[in-house]
Amino acid sequence: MNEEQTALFTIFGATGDLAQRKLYPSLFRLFRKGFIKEHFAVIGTARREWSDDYYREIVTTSINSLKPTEEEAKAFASHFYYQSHDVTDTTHYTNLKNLADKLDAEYNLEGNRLFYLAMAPNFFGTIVNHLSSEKIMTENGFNRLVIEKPFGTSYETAAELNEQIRAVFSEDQIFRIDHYLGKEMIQNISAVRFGNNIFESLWNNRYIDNIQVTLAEDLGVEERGGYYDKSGALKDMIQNHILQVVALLAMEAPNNFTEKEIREEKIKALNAVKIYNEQEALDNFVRGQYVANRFKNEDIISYVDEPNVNPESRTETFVAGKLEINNFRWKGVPFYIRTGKQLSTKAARINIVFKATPTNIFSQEDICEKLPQNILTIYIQPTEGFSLSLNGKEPGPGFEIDPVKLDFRTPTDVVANSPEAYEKLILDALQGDATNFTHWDEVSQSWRIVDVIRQAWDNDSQPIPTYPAGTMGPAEAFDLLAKDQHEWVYKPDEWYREHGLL
Ligand SMILES: NC(=O)C1=CN([C@@H]2O[C@H](COP(=O)(O)OP(=O)(O)OC[C@H]3O[C@@H](n4cnc5c(N)ncnc54)[C@H](OP(=O)(O)O)[C@@H]3O)[C@@H](O)[C@H]2O)C=CC1
Ligand SMILES: O=C1O[C@H](COP(=O)(O)O)[C@@H](O)[C@H](O)[C@H]1O
Repeated sequence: MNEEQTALFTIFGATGDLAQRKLYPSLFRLFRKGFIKEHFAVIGTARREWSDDYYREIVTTSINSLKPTEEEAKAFASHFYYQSHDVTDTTHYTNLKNLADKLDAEYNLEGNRLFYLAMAPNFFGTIVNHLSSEKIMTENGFNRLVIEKPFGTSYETAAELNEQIRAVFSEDQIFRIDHYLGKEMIQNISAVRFGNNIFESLWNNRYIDNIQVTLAEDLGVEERGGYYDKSGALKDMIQNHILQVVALLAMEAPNNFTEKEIREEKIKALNAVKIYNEQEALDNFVRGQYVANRFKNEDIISYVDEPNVNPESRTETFVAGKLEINNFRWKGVPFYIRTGKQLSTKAARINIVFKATPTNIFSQEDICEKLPQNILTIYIQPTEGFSLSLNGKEPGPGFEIDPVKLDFRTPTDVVANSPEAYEKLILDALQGDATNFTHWDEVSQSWRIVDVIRQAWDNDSQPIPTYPAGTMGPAEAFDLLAKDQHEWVYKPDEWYREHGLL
């Protein structure tokens, strides 16, 4: 039985893309499951002059793909109210307060308020100040602030933003979203590591050779060229999602699986990531930008020809890098990370490459010149599951080594029916569980790690490496691992090449 949560949601940026694509469908799923039922209401706010009725139509359209019955959709949408509001205009907060108080009484919301800032971060400071000064926060219930990424654009801007927010909300009231932390298989990293002694005992520099994290996308920047051109892959994906994944892979076992203890361990892991100087950053990180190519029988345009992108842009759409973690457990184990747009596939996965056996006893008999290393793969998306590659004997006469894979994939119907990341995170915020949100200490350390890389690239006048759209990045990304006698385990473009699509 799912326990009903009581709250008033105020969504700033209610007319925007995120609200319509993610937030309303996620709220609907929670409604369908009974986590929100009678005692909730949503105030959507943005500048557009919408009526409640029109807003409810938009909300209803946004949940169409979930195939609600007419009755369900109507019941759900009836909890939504729209307030036209420019967040920079103080007078409008009075209307917001009046509506909030009215709905609180009408729906019996016990003063519980969740403010969701689905807007550009430059407005966050103004909004939180007004929430406090105009007394929109309550004294009798909870007041929680959910904030979208990007949290700042550098350590300095993030610190400034944090100060503005912390002037009003305490750390335990702030829920900084990183939607990767809501993904099933990212949450599963801890289960795999700490629930299986065969892995946890080997989870260190004595047995692990290298770790690889790939978050690949097969689309370009689409309508977000304006934002992306100022951000680039380093700030868009590495500073947040990839460093969060690295923290979960690298952290020590928490004493207990609680919010506080997990966060403490993640912070310690991030603090152990080596902060490079500029030369080290250039040696250990590579960037790339996609250029036009024909892939899967389609012509893909160059990044610089995308709408709202500067035709002279040097923004990176691809990053690959090597992180070093300077602690007892990880010293000497490279963490290779990569992400990019317009790659050959949409896939996120982690490869844990174990060290080779101390000696290959099969090489002398010419059975197997090089024994494949064992690899644990965690499939994050689109397929979810794990596989472990092992070496066995090929069945039959003679003696040949046969690499085999123990492969578990979550059935597709289970994946399709499991909660979406935003749904889980909104529920966590409603329940006051910040485990899967990022603490300021994590955010700030992540900025320290990437700032120097950004700075090194900004000071580097070399042409930015390019890669044809539909491939797995520039040659430099492969050279980076080859320098260490390693290679990327995940090579999707080989498949496309073999099938004549590349
Ligand atoms: N879209 C996505 O997939 C993702 C988005 N995010 C983050 O979420 C946030 C929102 O993104 P997204 O929905 O894509 O952005 P949009 O540009 O689609 O939406 C921005 C919203 O802000 C409102 N707005 C802008 N200026 C004002 C103002 N002065 N006063 C009141 N409302 C205003 C707009 O409405 P109006 O014009 O009517 O005022 C609109 O509702 C951003 O921080 C983004 O980085 C994070 C991850 C993914
Ligand atoms: O935060 C972001 O993530 C998406 C990728 O998320 P996914 O869940 O589809 O893997 C990325 O496209 C976007 O640029 C970035 O802002």
